[in-house]
Amino acid sequence: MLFHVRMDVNIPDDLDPDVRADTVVREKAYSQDLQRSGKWPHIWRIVGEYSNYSIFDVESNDELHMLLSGLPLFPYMDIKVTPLATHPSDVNA
Ligand SMILES: O=C(O)CC1=CCC(=O)O1
Repeated sequence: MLFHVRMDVNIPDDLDPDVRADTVVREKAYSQDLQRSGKWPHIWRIVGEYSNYSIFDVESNDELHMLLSGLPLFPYMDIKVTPLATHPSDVNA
């Protein structure tokens, strides 16, 4: 199942700088592990924003929820999920 996910990151200004840096490092490692596994095949920076557009390829809504809620930055994110279906005009489908 494919999902389009928008993540907007809003880290509080008063978060301890060491906690912030550690969380961002852990976020990168967590994300890259999922990218290498094939569960997170695309991630794009949204120009001019601390946000990304991502594609997830997972087995279920529950799996996606588990992966997203495990993001180290999850407490500081607004996340919008859009389920994707095959377009009838897609020449690659
Ligand atoms: O910087 C972001 O967009 C948040 C994020 C998600 C995965 C990652 O490595 O950073």
